[in-house]
Amino acid sequence: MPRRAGRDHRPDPGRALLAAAAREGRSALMPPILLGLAGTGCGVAQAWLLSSILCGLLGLGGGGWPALAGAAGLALLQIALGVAQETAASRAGEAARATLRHRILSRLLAETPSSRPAGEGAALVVDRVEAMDGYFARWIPAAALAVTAPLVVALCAAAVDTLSGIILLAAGLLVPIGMAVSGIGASVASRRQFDALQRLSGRFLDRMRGLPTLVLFRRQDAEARALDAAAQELRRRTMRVLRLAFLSTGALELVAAAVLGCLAWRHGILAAAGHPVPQAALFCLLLVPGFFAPFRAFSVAYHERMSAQGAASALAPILDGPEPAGLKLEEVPPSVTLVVDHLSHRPDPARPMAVEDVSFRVLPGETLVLSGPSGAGKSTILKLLMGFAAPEAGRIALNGRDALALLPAERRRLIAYLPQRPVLLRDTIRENIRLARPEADDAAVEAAAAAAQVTSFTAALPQGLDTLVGEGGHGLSGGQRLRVALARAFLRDAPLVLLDEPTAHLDPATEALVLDSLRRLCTGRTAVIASHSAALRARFPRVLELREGRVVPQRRAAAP
Ligand SMILES: Nc1ncnc2c1ncn2[C@@H]1O[C@H](COP(=O)(O)OP(=O)(O)OP(=O)(O)O)[C@@H](O)[C@H]1O
Repeated sequence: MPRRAGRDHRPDPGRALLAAAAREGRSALMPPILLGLAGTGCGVAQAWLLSSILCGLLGLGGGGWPALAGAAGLALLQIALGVAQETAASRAGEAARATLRHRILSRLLAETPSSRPAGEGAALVVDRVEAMDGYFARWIPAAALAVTAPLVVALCAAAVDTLSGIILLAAGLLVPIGMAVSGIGASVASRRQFDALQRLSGRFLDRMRGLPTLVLFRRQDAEARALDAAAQELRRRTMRVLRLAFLSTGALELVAAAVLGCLAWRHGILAAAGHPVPQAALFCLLLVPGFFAPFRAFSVAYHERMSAQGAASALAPILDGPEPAGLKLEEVPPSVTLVVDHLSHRPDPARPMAVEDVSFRVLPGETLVLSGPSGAGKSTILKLLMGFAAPEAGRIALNGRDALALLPAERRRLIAYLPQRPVLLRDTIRENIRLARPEADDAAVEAAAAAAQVTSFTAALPQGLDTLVGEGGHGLSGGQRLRVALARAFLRDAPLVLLDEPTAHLDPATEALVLDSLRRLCTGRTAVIASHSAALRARFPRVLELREGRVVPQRRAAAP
């Protein structure tokens, strides 16, 4: 049969991701399911013993102390199995989340650093992966038990009375149909609730970051009102999900009551004619709660599946994307010749080229300064060299080898890079520097700190290099943060040095000291420095002047 035009037959990537993760975590998911089935078996045996005790009390024979002791023992066993099932389910959820978090984090770290807002990355790794927990810890075991456990109960009922078994089986078939109908509405409502939650948390993070600016422009009240409106929208959507959840729970209770009625009617008729097996009547009635318990757990876990699917749809494009391809370095060479050949790049197709037909060559021991007005394309060239973006045209060669053929992470092994806005983590200054080379000992970190003039300000701090800095370098001035980041470049000890505005925010005296250090850093290495600084240009005379992304032809310009 021909396929209908325009219809996409590929499986939903979110569902495919969940299915693959469930297949991978199968061994962790089996224990909660088996423990749940064991619990159901206990319940059935308990119902049998209780029905026998009740028969004994009604003078119909059976029961007695052994049956009572057995029922009590089974009750205790059922509690123990329930606890073990919960523990195993939590472990399965934790294992699945840990695997997913690891995969998503390594993909995000392999991505271009500037391509995704930090808030979104954090939401993917934390919120969206957390939203998967219920899927593995509750939904999968509940779904497996909703199929198997009622079947076991119905077969046990059928063993003592065939028609009772058939009544239970018929009800068991009705429940999923009802759930599927209410589930369609719940699915849409839950997805919308999830989106609203994402919007609210994204907006909140953004506004918290910009709080000083909002206060400065007296926008805090307007923002509070906008956040309130977003929270109200979330509340409305949450209430809708809850309404639908209550509806499906109500439908389930109705079916349970109907089944109880049918069984009472069936055994009432049998009893009127002198029931052939009176214990069977009580046994079947006592089985009803156990029969519906897995459906209740399934219904409660249903929304977990919805949130997990929403989260999986957001994660799937990242995990399904192609693995970063490229060659690996055999070893880091001691020196690098950098050749940039007719390089062009347009970060945004709607805007003009940021870098156009730029060529230069830097030999080991040489330092090239990229100069030019703001927006000339200096930082873009450094980012292209770092592999944060692939150029639209042109070639970058390192020691004659095409740098673009190397894995971006491998290329960065050759490079010590200082970005324009370096990021400091919430840690000590010492550990912030050590980030550049985690295996470096304290002496190497201290030498790098001294070379970058970090020690000239840490000497006055009570805890020196062990002073704790806040998130984003809070507690240090702009120039101090820059020097800490510069110390990382010293510690990295790479053959290629790329520095973006290394003397920004420095007073002339400190700039002179840092320039001395830079001279030492660049000696014997291949260095490219983007800078506006006249003092820096005076120290490093080889300058490539850029304007609007192009090289400005000059009499004394560097030879390409
Ligand atoms: N991600 C991006 N998307 C769109 N345009 C961009 C992007 N990054 C840079 N640009 C544009 O490319 C041009 C060059 O920017 P770049 O940051 O390289 O300049 P720069 O010379 O380093 O400037 P500055 O000295 O102010 O840091 C600018 O016009 C900028 O607006």
